[in-house]
Parts: sequence; structure tokens; C-alpha cells
Amino acid sequence: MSPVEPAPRKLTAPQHPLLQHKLSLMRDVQTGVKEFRELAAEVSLLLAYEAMRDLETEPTTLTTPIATAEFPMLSGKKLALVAILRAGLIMTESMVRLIPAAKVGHIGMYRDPETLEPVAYYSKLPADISERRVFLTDPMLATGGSAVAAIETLKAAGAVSIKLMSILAVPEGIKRVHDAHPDVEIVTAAIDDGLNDHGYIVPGLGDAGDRIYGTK
Ligand SMILES: O=P(O)(O)OC[C@H]1O[C@H](OP(=O)(O)OP(=O)(O)O)[C@H](O)[C@@H]1O
Ligand SMILES: O=c1cc[nH]c(=O)[nH]1
Ligand SMILES: [Mg+2]
Repeated sequence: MSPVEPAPRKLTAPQHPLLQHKLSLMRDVQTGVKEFRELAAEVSLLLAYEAMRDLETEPTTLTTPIATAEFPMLSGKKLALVAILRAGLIMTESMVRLIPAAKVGHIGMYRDPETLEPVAYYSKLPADISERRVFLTDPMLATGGSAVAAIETLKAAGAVSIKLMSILAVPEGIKRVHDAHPDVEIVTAAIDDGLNDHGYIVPGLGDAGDRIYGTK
């Protein structure tokens, strides 16, 4: 009998000073909607740079004004960016500027304030998602309930290669995602201490959706 390979449970939290500085500005309660949005978009690009580090390239012959040579160009599976609404939208909207040919999917989900369990209300995913590398975005990985449910939706639609990108995570949420989906790599800008009694990340940055869209 061949031994079963343990699933990877990969977690990446890049310690880049630019990323950390922008995240600190997002945390500041004095930061208003306009600046928060801009920062969230910028942080998403920096995270995408890290999350997409292992995309395949292949040598392609091109002619510069000086010479003809082989240069790397993206190859391999096409990409899908999938946002967990609402807050994940700011991340996919920013990332699609880097990868303009990516298809974009949406999973509508909010967390019930009493039970802290996710409530799904919408799903629209690329039909060929099984053939794409999927980057699932949500700025906040708190209890992990929303991320786990969104990954189940992606897998039910056929997705086999999924990375979860968050801006802030806590150990509880990371564990819940890895326990349920050990094949899913998590890329996050920071790992905070834990959750308060209302399921908010501490010290965190508050309610990401409300801060992006100016609601309460
Ligand atoms: O890890 P969890 O405990 O599931 O919590 C995280 C979820 O909570 C927030 O969404 P919210 O429910 O506030 O919806 P919104 O984006 O529409 O504001 C956040 O954007 C995540 O989706
Ligand atoms: O701290 C948190 C936890 C869940 N959702 C948020 O927007 N913020
Ligand atoms: Mg919210």
C-alpha cells in the first residue's frame, strides 16, 4: 500500500515594509472611506504579487528594438479571481488591472451577527472554473466560516486549484480553513491576536465592508 501524502496547509504572510505600512494606515480609526479604499486596493496588488509568485511562465521568442531572444511570458492554467461580497470586491477590482484577461466570479455571503455563521445569497462563477487557478478574495478571515463556505461553493463548481487571499487573518480562521480544506493556500498581509465576543478581529481594522463602502 502506498503512503498517503499529507495535504500541504500552506500559509504565506509577507513581511514587506510597504505592505505593513499600508495595512497600519488601514487599521487607523481616523482613516476615512476614500483613503481606506485606496489602501485596500494597493494592499491587494502587493498581496497578489506574492500570491502569484508561482504562476508558470514559458520562454517566448520576441524581438526588442535591439535583438531577438527568448523572454518569459505567463503560461499554464488561466486565472479566475473570485470575490466574497461585499468586501472582497475591492480586491478583485484592483487585481484585475494586473491580470486583465482573468475571469471574475462573485460569491454573495454575509455573516449572521448572532450566530456568526455565513449566509449565502448569490453565486456567479466562470463556467470553466475547473480549468483555472482560482484566487478567492476576502479582506477578513475571522472565524473562517465565510471562507470555508465559499471554498465549498468553488469546489462544488469544479475548482481544483484555490488560493485564499485575505488582508487580515486570525489563527482560529486559518485553522478552520486548513482543517476543512488543507489543499488551499492562504496568503494574508498579517495574522492578528484573535477574535472579540462579536467575532471581530482584534486589534483588526473594524468592519471591512463598512469601511470600504461607508455604511454602518
Ligand atoms: O471569517 P468570518 O467569521 O466568516 O467573517 C469574515 C466575513 O465577515 C465579513 O463580511 P460581512 O459578513 O461583514 O459581509 P459584508 O462584506 O457584506 O459586509 C468579511 O468580509 C468576511 O466575509
Ligand atoms: O473584524 C472583522 C471580522 C469580520 N468581518 C470584518 O469585516 N471584520
Ligand atoms: Mg461587513
